[in-house]
Amino acid sequence: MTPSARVQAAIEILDEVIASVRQDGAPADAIVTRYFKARRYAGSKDRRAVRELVFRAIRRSGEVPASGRSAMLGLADEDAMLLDLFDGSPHGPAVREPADDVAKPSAIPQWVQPLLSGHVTEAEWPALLERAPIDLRVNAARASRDELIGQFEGAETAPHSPWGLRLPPDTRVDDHPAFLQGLVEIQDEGSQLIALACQSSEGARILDLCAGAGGKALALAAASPGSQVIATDTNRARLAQLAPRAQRAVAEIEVRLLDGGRESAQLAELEGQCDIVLVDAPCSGSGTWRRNPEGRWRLSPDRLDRLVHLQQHLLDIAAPLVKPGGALVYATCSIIRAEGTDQARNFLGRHSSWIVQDMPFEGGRADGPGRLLTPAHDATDGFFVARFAKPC
Ligand SMILES: C[S@@+](CC[C@H](N)C(=O)[O-])C[C@H]1O[C@@H](n2cnc3c(N)ncnc32)[C@H](O)[C@@H]1O
Repeated sequence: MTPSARVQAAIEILDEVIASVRQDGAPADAIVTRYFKARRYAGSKDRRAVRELVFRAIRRSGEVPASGRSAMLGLADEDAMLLDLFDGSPHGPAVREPADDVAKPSAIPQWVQPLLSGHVTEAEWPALLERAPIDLRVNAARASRDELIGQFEGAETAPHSPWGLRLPPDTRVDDHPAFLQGLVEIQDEGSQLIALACQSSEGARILDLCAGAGGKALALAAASPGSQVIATDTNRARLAQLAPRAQRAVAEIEVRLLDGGRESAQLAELEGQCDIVLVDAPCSGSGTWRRNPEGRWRLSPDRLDRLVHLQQHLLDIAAPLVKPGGALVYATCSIIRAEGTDQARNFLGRHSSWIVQDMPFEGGRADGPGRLLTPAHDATDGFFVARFAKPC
């Protein structure tokens, strides 16, 4: 492909991504893969270059651009070499015209800006979109960080998690022997700190109510090998990813699929029985936009509203399952107040006898009854986390 043809390909892919966002369809990554499946003539360098252009354009626009061309022209107006490629050549994009619509640069969708936690001032916005490092969690049940750090080029210890190693962005890990042997998992340091906030201990019964593919359940099992970890979720496909991961990690985790609407009935025998219930609730993902910048285009006020209601519902399912003296840990990978500090305050409003507990780690800043981690302040994904102890 010529350099101009690559730009045209990026424009076509962005058009598909924009249409997909409007219909709540496939994510950008899947669209890039599909695009090239139908164009076998494109080599691996072409694919990489086009993918890079697509994601640069997505990162640059907080709002959904009018079109792929408008998104790419936004990039080109800041990059003279790219603008030269709008040359009207046979497979390239048409020459830039004064009447062309050009997407404006922005980090955060305008409607979201007033909803952010007070800690996330405009000075922090660029970090929300910077490329994230690759963090590893050492499987503490089977290896130590000191043993493994030398096995990964460029690895440093992560600042806050005792299990964390940090590698440069785009480091490939999934074919590394330590990964294949289950000695490390890929996990952002922020997620590791959520597991740390649970302070699991030997013999404890821990319920990970929204376990998904089990990232935090695996961290909990590794942190306290003698504990009983139960992982539940309503999403069969996500939960199905847990078993092979647990096998690789040599971790014992009990997995249960829940039916949405029947969770409390299905978990009735755990009422008052859990030392820890982790509610790692579905959320806007606004703390992970640096990994998934397209998430900004997929969030809407309606969707946020539905998520906030679901988070409240999950907290109310979780509370009766905690035993007296046990704790509920609430977390979202969000920097939006309604999903963090407001949600935690409202929980305390409904459960006034519960006691707020501090976190067993240094990172983050106090945010109402919880703690907020942000990329700019903590070099982690953005997370809100709060811990509530149930009175005895
Ligand atoms: C933020 S993700 C969890 C990520 C996971 N804990 C991890 O560390 O990889 C939220 C999860 O909540 C699940 N979920 C949504 N509604 C639920 C419900 N009613 N009961 C349990 N899980 C639910 C979603 O399927 C999703 O997997």
